[in-house]
Parts: sequence; C-alpha cells; structure tokens
Amino acid sequence: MKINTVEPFILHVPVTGSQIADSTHTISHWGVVGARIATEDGLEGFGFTGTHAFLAGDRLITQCISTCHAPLLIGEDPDDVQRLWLKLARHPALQWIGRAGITTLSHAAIDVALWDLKAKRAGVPLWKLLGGQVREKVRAYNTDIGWLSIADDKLVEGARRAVDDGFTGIKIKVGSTVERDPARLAAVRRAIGPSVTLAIDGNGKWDLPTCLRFCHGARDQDVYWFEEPLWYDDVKSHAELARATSIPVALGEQLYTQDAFAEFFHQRAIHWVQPDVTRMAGITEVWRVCETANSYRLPVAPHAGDMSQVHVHLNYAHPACAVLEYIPWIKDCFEEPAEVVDGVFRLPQQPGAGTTPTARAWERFRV
Ligand SMILES: O=C(NO)[C@H](O)[C@H](O)[C@H](O)CO
Ligand SMILES: [Mg+2]
Repeated sequence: MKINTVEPFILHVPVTGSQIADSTHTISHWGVVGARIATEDGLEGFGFTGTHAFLAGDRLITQCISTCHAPLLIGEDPDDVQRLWLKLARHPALQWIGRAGITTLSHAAIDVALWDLKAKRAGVPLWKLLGGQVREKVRAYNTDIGWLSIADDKLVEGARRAVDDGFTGIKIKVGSTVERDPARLAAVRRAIGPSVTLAIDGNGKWDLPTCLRFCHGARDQDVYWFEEPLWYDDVKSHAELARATSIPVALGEQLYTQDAFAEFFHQRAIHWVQPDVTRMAGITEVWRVCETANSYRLPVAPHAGDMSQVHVHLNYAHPACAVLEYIPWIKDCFEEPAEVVDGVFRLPQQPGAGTTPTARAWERFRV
C-alpha cells in the first residue's frame, strides 16, 4: 500500500461557554489542526495537533504539513510508522530549523494519522493494535469545571455537579493570585468531600517562592497533583519544589520530545507524567515516554490536547497510564466521541485512533 495524498486541514471549535481562561491563556475556540492521509486503496487516516485557534499559527503548521512533511510521505508505505517517524524527525533540513515547535506539531498530526490508518487497515481500535486492554476502566477527571474564568460560587457549583455526574476526580486552575486561589481550593475541597481527587493546574505562571508559599498553605487540602507549577523548561526549580512539598508535581503538556522529559526524570523533578500526542511528534514518541515513566514507576496522565480522543486508546493500552483528562469541547466532532459514563472513559469500539471527523464537523468548523 502507498500514500497517495497528504492534505492539511484546520477546524476551529468553540469551547464551553463563550470563553475559558487559565493563568496564561484566554480562548474561545480550540484549534484542531491536522492531516488527512489517503492511500492508493482508498483508506483515509486522520491526525491532528491541538492549538488555541490562532489562525496565523495554525496556517504555519498546515504549511509545514503540505510543503515540508507531505513530500517526504508520498509513495511511502504508511504501515512503516517507526521508519517514517525517523524520516520526518531526522530529516536534516527540517531538523536544522526545528527539533521542537511547529515542525513537531506538524509531525504530530501526521504520526497520529499514520497510526489511525494502521489501526483501520487492521480493522481494530488503536488500543487493540497497541497490544490490547491492560485495565478494566480508565478513570476520568474533569477539567472543564475548573477554569479561572469561572466565578467562585459557580466554581463550587460546577465541582458539585461533576461529582453528581459520576466524576471521581476534578482539576481546578490556579495562578491568578495567592490570595484568591487558596480560598477557591478550600471551597472546592469542602464542596466535594475527601474522597474525590482534586488536582490544581498553574499553567506555568508562578515563580518558585510563590509556589513554595502556596503549597505550604495548601498542605492540608489533599491536592492530588500540582500541574505546571513553574516555567515549563525550569527543571531545577521543579526539582526543588518537588523536594519541598508533599504535593506531587505534574507536567508535560508543553514538552516536545522524550529528551525534554529525560531531565525531569533524572532530577526527580516530576511525579505525574503528562505527555501529549498533539504536542510531541505523535503516538510514537508518547509511547516512548510512557515506557520511560514505567521504568521510573511514575504514573502517566496524558494531557488532553487531543481532548482524549487518542489518549483514551493509550490509557487502555499502556500500563503506566493511570487517569485521563476530560474536556468535552471537540468530542462531538468525531465519528466516535471520547465519552465518559459514571466517571469512566468508554472503551472505543471502532477501528482507528478516534480521529475521524464527522461530515457535519468538517462543514461547520472548517476554516
Ligand atoms: O492546561 C490544560 N490542561 O491541563 C489546558 O490545555 C489549558 O488550560 C488550555 O489549553 C487553555 O489554555
Ligand atoms: Mg494543564
């Protein structure tokens, strides 16, 4: 079988409500920026990276897909995911301009599309192709009720509603002020009780003294993890924070390569490992990080840059994956939405990686 065409696409899909905010970003749409790969025998594979729907940036990614990566794929056997991963990642001229960044986001979309094709050709869901179901249930935690743009009273109401809907874990954003955030955290903990896991996510906003102060103040709130407490590349400060607090440190959604993770593992600066197929160069690289996490006996909670359409397959197939983020913005854009029932992600049944857009979404959201 050979690859005939590689066509980029951009979907801009509205978030819940008019906009959402974390400590660093306020957005109204999620960008699904991807590649549709068609083979000579008529199969189509879809993959995508996730963006903040910044059109100029999205167009840089689709330009990279069509002019840099696509020419390397035409005529190739799409089954050779490992060989093609290296061909794209180590292409000398592309390696020269980008070992991380737009080239990686473009590569992510292509690698996911190749795995989607591989699973479709095998007639199985991706989790089956990756080796089968290693756990009975994939527990979900809800992020979509915890945005900084949600007023304090609505935050507590939303947390209660998520628990009533069956979620056994939630995550709220911090990183506004060290006055406002501890009160929000305490109010949510009071509302949901002690048995629901409660994580926080700072999206890299604070510095080390602010994090140390916040963690000391939050030490009795049983925080499940503190996600992206510090600047994404600052390994030494994450290591110092990890030693200074009992709150587990989580990160990974901003890391592009297994090499970037390696230093966090080496310096014991990470407890929860959060790779993302849409940030890294796809499933192929994220699987490598899951394997390393497993060798350090650290749990993996993939970041939902894909809104868990693909990661639900990884979580069912890799022993290191312990829990999965739920953000529902784009799920109904796909033939098989990543659904949560009673706090558990449904096991995908359809062949492929869960990335095939519906005709309706293609029409409504295509940019
Ligand atoms: O950090 C996250 N999940 O853990 C979310 O991806 C971000 O909050 C959204 O992209 C909005 O910036
Ligand atoms: Mg996050």
